[in-house]
Amino acid sequence: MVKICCIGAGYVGGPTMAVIAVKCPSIEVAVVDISVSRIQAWNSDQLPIYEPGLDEVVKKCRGTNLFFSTDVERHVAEADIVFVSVNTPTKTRGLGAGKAADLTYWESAARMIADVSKSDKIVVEKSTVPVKTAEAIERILTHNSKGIKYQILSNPEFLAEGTAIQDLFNPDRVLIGGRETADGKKAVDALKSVYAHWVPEDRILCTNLWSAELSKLAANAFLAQRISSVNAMSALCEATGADVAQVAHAVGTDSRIGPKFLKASVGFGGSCFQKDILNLVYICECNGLAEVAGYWRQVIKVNDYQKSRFVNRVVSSMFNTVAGKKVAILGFAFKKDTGDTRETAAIDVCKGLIGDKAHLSIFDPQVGEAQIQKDLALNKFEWDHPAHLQPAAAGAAKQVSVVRDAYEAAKGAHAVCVMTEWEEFKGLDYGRIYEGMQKPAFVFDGRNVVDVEKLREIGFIVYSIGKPLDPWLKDLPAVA
Ligand SMILES: NC(=O)C1=CN([C@@H]2O[C@H](COP(=O)(O)OP(=O)(O)OC[C@H]3O[C@@H](n4cnc5c(N)ncnc54)[C@H](O)[C@@H]3O)[C@@H](O)[C@H]2O)C=CC1
Ligand SMILES: O=C(O)[C@H]1O[C@H](OP(=O)(O)OP(=O)(O)OC[C@H]2O[C@@H](n3ccc(=O)[nH]c3=O)[C@H](O)[C@@H]2O)[C@H](O)[C@@H](O)[C@@H]1O
Repeated sequence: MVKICCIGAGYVGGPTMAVIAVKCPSIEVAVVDISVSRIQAWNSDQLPIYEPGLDEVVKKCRGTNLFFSTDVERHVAEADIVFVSVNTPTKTRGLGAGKAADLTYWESAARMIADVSKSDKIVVEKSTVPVKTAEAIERILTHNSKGIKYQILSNPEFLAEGTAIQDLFNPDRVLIGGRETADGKKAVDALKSVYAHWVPEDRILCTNLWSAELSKLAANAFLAQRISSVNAMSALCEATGADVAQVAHAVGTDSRIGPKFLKASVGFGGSCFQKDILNLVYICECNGLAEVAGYWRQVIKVNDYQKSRFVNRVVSSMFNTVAGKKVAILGFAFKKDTGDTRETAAIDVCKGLIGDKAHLSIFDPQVGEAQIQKDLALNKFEWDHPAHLQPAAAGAAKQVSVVRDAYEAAKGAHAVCVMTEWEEFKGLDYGRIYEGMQKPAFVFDGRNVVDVEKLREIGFIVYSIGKPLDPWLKDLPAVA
């Protein structure tokens, strides 16, 4: 029986391995992690991550051919194929701080593999890593090899949170990069035969190592670039009276451009887009490609601009101050259908409003108080480390309360800000919300989910990203 071990039981390691296990009953899959609480949760009824369809997949094979364990060394030693899916955060100190990928966790995983292995292994990069990382990993493994042979493969993951299970069941493509030697090709074939259990062969792309590593960074950069492009247009729409949804539709019906990923928003979030683009920028700089670095850096700058533009719209609309005013924040996750808050635009918006002394009342259907308080207390890039190694959060912010529903959040508030496009926010009784609010009552929709006309009829002053401005906002000076 082929044995697979995955180091890192996170958003990628957990779902990916669960799908491999469910699709390949002949393979034994162990997912291991240094975080005891994470592994306990994977072995319980309350999985550590919320992902539609995940519970069902895990229940089908856990205890049969899928195991979650903290016995990292034993499972690595026994495996034929070792996936590494550990954190690759942005460095916060030293060379490349604020841009370069911190490969501490990757390096320690590689050293541990070298220490405990007693048989030949295929080591698979599942984490997103800088191009050329495989070379560094190869060096660590071969310098400590004790005669054991390793083949390094790059097999980046393209799943998106909220749709992870459907993305894994039916991927656009699976990408495998390997050395172009006989042993390299054999390793690529071995991994290909795992995916071939359910992925059509023409969707399994095989490339050299560096193309696979770079393609992952490139794909995320292209995706994020589309969002920054439409978000840049949203600012121009507000200035001119165009409607960004109409512009995006008109642009996206060109078959060369396509309709997906053109939704204007308060800014993209999630654990990877910013980190991966910063990583790309750093690699370009290290290769003397300043113009290319500048091009991609602009994607992040526009995203930061979009978030601060939103905060400025809120504050300037409300007589240039939100000090002491209650503002309801609907949604905190970085997108709907996930409880993940990593790099969510809501963090920067909330911090901006708190900076202007607002009192926030936050509701998200999947995110609890402890997580929100922690997110608002952590500094940039501090979140992307194993849970037990994160800095202890400071005490709860006094200006922030986390409540159990949208109506409670909005009661007595001066404004409502929609930060996540949860379906339930579309169907709220906005008449009831209006009744309970201070007047004038404002809605700032960072996701274009509310029915602007209906809300204006109720009496709200409404700001919606990239939409023709409410007369109230039109007369205010433009904000940047
Ligand atoms: N979250 C996502 O949707 C996607 C993430 N990725 C990439 O996958 C990688 C992992 O991301 P996530 O799963 O989101 O992170 P995560 O933080 O959810 O999971 C990483 C896990 O690795 C564990 N870990 C760290 N060092 C370890 C070690 N030496 N030994 C054992 N366990 C260790 C941590 O405790 C943690 O549970 C990152 O490189 C990320 O860029 C790629 C595609 C999608
Ligand atoms: O490497 C990764 O981590 C993953 O990053 C993204 O997946 P994810 O971050 O989970 O979610 P997305 O659906 O890409 O959304 C990212 C952010 O962009 C925002 N977004 C997305 C699409 C859009 O049109 N407009 C927009 O503002 C979302 O609300 C969210 O905040 C990619 O879509 C995945 O292919 C990739 O594997």
